[in-house]
Amino acid sequence: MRSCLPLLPGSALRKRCFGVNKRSIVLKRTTKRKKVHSGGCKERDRGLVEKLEVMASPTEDHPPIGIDDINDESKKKKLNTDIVERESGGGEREMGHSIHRSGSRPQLDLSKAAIQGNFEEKDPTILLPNQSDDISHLALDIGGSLIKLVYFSRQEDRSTNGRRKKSLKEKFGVSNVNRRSYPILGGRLHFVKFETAKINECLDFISSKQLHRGGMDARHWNSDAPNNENAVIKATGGGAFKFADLFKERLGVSIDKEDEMGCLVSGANFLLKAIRHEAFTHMEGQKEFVQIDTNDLFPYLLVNIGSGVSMIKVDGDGKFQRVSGTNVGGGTYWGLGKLLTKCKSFDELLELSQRGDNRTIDMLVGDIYGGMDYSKIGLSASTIASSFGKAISENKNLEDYRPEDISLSLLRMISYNIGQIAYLNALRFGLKRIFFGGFFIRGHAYTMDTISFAVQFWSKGDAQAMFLRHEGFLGALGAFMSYEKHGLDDLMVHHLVERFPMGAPYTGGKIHGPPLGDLNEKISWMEKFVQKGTEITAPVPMAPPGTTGLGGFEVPSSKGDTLRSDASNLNVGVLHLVPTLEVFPLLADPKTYEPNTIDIADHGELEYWFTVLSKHLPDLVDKAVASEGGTEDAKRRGDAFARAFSAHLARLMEEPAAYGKLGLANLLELREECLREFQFVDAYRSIKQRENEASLAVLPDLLMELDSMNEEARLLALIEGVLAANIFDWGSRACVDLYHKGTIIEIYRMSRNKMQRPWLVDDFDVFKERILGSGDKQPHPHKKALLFVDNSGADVVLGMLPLARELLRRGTEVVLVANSLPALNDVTAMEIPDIVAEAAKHCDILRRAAEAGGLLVDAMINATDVNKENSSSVPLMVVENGCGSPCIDLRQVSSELASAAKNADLVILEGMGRALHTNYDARFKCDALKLAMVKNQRLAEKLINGNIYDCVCRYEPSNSKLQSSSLC
Ligand SMILES: CC(C)(COP(=O)(O)O)[C@@H](O)C(=O)NCCC(=O)O
Ligand SMILES: [Mn+2]
Repeated sequence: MRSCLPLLPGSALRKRCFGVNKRSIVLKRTTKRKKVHSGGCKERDRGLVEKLEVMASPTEDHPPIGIDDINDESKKKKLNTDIVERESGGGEREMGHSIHRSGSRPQLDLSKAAIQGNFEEKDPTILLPNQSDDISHLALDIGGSLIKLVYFSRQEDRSTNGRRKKSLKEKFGVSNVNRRSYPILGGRLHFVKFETAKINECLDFISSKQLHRGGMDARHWNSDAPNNENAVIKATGGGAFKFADLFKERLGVSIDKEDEMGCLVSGANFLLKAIRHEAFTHMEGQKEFVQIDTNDLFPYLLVNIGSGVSMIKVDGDGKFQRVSGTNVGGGTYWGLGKLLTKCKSFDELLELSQRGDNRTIDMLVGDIYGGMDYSKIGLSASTIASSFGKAISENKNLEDYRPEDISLSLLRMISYNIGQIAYLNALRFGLKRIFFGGFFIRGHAYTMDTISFAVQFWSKGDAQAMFLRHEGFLGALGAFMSYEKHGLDDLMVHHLVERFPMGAPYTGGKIHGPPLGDLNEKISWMEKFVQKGTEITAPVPMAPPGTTGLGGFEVPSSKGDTLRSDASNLNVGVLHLVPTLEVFPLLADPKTYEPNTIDIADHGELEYWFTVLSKHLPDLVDKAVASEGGTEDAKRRGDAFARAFSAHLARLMEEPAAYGKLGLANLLELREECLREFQFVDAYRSIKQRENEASLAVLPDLLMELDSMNEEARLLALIEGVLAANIFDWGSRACVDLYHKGTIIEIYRMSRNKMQRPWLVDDFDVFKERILGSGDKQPHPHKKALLFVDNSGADVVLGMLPLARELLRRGTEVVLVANSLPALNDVTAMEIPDIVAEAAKHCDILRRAAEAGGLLVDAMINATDVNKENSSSVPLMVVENGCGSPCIDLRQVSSELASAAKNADLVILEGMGRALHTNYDARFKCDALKLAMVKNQRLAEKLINGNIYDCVCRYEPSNSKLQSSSLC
């Protein structure tokens, strides 16, 4: 018999999605709910396989929905038209803007959100008092050679359309209403610098961004100062005195001078406490990030190397003492260097040193000992015995020495001396940690190596020098922290997300032109950026191992002549402050938790992923451009995106630690962030829609088939279903190639057919026992399960939803956890309620649970009978995870997820990104099930000693040390 299942009819549901918090999504039915069979799905008389066959066979009325369709140009055009029409027809475009445009994680600060006006109104206004736009606040550190500027931007008070039937607080007990009387404000901290000599450029920048109109008075940054009268900017450094009149004259603002030392200390304390991996060691060319235990931070020695050097013993917040210093610092290097080499800038001098050989000037131990080591006291022949000492015995003039050699000799002399004095001071006060900061260092590998060598040499390996990524901004940050009541001092590591936007007028701190007004300017900047690409991105080569080994300062070896000495320019991004992020409370040990499974600090690994991502790029650009209608504007943006992302990748290949500690999850997220930077809201939108529709069309039959099985067979079929449907992954090259070979349903069926156990990691039996019980052991249902869902289409519809249904039927409350922002073809929290509503049309279990969970609103408003009916159902709910990436870092999740997790006793992580690339080794306080199909050959080999398309079903009961029964 050949018949055809109906394709999904136009949705009878009126879509209304508001805000990022999916608990606020309510779907209102406009048609009467169809009565369905209680306790199960509508009876049908065909077997699933038969139905799937039918679905896969094209008929005139119902052509198959093939994944290839998306690759077909003519159909692509049609899809694009559909999108444009849909967008212009409704409020979705607006929604897209408010939710997806910005690059940070959760885009809305919902704290103290309140509905304005009538609850029953169609689109009541939600007031977000803590959400504001481009209100900026600024602090400066005006030094002798550089002006460091830290400014904060947030979004303007704005009302957003939305509807919230029940507040988060009611549902999960979430309270974003802060304990303090003044809330931490969500926004971004930017780090920028200018040459002091070009102070007018700095003033222009402040003025064009209106940073001086941030509504500050002398003490409180959040006071409402509508005009500039009495406006005050906090500043530190000598220039705060020197240029006060100029600021008044040009900007009409007064400078409130803050103590330099105090600022350095509070800046350093803030960074060390609030930013993960802010500190790092640098030895023999290798950067290693250090995680400082904030409970064991004090006391430490802070060495700030500016023109001169200050050594400060820091005992706590606001508790410090300048214990030493030296007048031989950055100014000495620059001053002497300028006289001796005729260099025009500090950076030029530093750059020269890269090509220098100090042996022509410095007197080495070997020069004294006839080429021999002085081994008795541990000095190798190459150790510098006397800086510039060789010059005395040679009959040469200054012109006879190469400027490169002079610069290197000077750099070593000064760095070595500072390292030594710092160590002696640490010893004097018994301090374990020494942090070096200040713009002398400017991320220069060789300078850091030299200082590190000195500390290590004199301490005989007991002490290590540490450096700070935001080294140059300590003072400016400290001045910023001195505004009262911004609440930033309460920020914790998990509230901050660092981003590296491209296409801004500056890259990580260095201004390359006037601030950009709009996206268009950003794109043209990107085009220019690429023309000048090598010049801007070329990093300082790291010294290869061995250049400054213990026992001697060898010659720095450089990778080439196009060196840029101010590498630090690219080393800090924009700090996104997201006060709503929290640590996932079910992590067994958040302190030791590391999200990434594969370490891409390994160069081979990084190279592999670099190649993979580069190869994906053209295809992704095509999809992104198509998703925005294929217009000229979209093409230009697509081009800029490709350039920006490639530039990031190239930068990371050159210096993997350039942006801090890097894992594969960060690389994958970077791609999504770059897309968002160029306003690609959802590149896979049409693909996701098509796959959802195709899958929803066969869902009733799948459910019916499942219902006909005994519970043991059904549980197995459900897990098989999740694994099989995880094949729909548009981020995997191999899978995308597969999609050309058949329709969604054909591929799904093929994948299911290959699901034979045992899987390569197969803990199914233990999981089954926990769910179904065994022998006399009665099953004891979980109370609440968090299901971290992955892809749209078959993955969520035919995989995770039926599994959720099974748990619901067993009395387990289910929370579907999905992305806040799109990433590849991942389903977002915003999209799930529609999917559930459609599925619920054919399934009572899902319908009642969705109603109980507030996903279908009419039942909650008026139908008392339904309420009664629902009282027997555990709820099905949806929360966003706080991410816009295919992976998840559980140290930074949305507050809704953190709240929803509190009484959960089962976590199910699904997909390669969430369960393998990240969290494969994560341990939880509750039972955890990790399900994924491995869709990458290299990962399969590395992780499970298997092959592409092998599957992982890893079950870890909460209080058991049970190991996965892996076949590898
Ligand atoms: C980006 C992904 C992690 C998404 O996988 P998912 O979480 O959807 O299972 C995955 O597609 C991936 O690792 N791709 C690697 C590139 C490739 O194999 O082509
Ligand atoms: Mn995915």
